[in-house]
Amino acid sequence: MSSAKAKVLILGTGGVGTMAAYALEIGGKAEVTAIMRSNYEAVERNGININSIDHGHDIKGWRPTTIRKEVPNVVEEGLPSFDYILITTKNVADIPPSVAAIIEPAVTPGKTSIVLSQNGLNIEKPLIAKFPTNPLISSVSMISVTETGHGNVLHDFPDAQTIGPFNSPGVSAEISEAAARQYINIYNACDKLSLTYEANILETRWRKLLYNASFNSVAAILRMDTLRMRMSEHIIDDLIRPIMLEIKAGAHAYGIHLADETLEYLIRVDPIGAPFKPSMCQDIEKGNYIELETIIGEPLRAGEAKGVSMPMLRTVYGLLKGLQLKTKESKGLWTSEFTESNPYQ
Ligand SMILES: NC(=O)C1=CN([C@@H]2O[C@H](COP(=O)(O)OP(=O)(O)OC[C@H]3O[C@@H](n4cnc5c(N)ncnc54)[C@H](OP(=O)(O)O)[C@@H]3O)[C@@H](O)[C@H]2O)C=CC1
Ligand SMILES: CC(C)(CO)C(=O)C(=O)O
Repeated sequence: MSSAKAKVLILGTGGVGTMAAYALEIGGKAEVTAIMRSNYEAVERNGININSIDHGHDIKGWRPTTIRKEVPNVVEEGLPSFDYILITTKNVADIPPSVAAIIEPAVTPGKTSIVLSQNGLNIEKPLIAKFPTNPLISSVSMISVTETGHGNVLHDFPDAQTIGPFNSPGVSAEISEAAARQYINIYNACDKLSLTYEANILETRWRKLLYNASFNSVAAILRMDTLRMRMSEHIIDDLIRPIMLEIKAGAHAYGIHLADETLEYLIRVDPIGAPFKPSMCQDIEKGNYIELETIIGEPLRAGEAKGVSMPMLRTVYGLLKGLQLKTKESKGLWTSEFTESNPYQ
């Protein structure tokens, strides 16, 4: 890449996507094209108001260089290639269209690096299949950020990410590593954030699942913040810790050791005095789809494939699938009728 600004396309400019766009632009090493959906009109009219623990509490009417409603077709529009495409949508793998299909017109084979800043396991698989010559980068984020209304973003836990290359058979390890390191360089050009390079991204992803598979799921089912869960005690003892122990066992089957101290730390990690609802709970409350396959389904399938018993995860998966079906029905994606193969009619 030359000394010109890196061209970055961001798909999904909600909480995480907005903070990424902001950091990338103020660092001065990137020019962002942000794809927006329901917030497009509001942002086009008034820009984005950001209250950020990292960047300042009173940012008003900010806009990235370019905002668009649709992903550009770089060939048909004669646009320069994107250096990076950053995916910050919720990963709802069970709801079409796929991310791979959405970004395809903007991907230059063999050139554009694709960064997945999303929770969950095996999220890279469909992208490796569709873009076998493009470097794929994993970002596991510990930020807490919410789009509280269209064009209003509250960012109240610092942006800390662990970043490294996904293993993609058609791309050399050197190229993938260089793309990941360069991404960190341009993202943290503002020098305010905590971005760490980590080669073993599988371990990072399983470790993050300790929190997301347990707290996100139970919070979504109970519609409860994590502080109230801890106050009730039995929710931790009967639900959260047993789920974490199954994730630990699943990770162990793949050679990853997650220490008991990590579980105990994560159980108490959210600050007292600030009730917090994890993203899956916020999604349920907004009537949005939830990330059930990547946060629960994939670790469950991965663990069971290795013979790990995961009764808690299986139960949670069943409950969340029921909730997802209700959301699908409310959005017209599912009709309440028996299919021919259904044995319960
Ligand atoms: N928020 C957080 O604190 C954290 C989130 N994460 C992870 O980061 C990822 C992003 O989460 P988050 O930022 O909270 O998600 P948000 O729900 O805040 O934002 C997602 C954005 O993607 C948009 N979007 C979805 N599909 C499309 C599409 N086809 N075209 C254009 N825009 C689209 C949504 O638009 P619309 O509003 O129209 O649906 C929304 O603006 C998730 O995997 C999450 O688990 C990880 C750590 C912390
Ligand atoms: C808990 C948190 C905010 C950690 O970054 C998260 O991953 C989520 O809400 O999904």
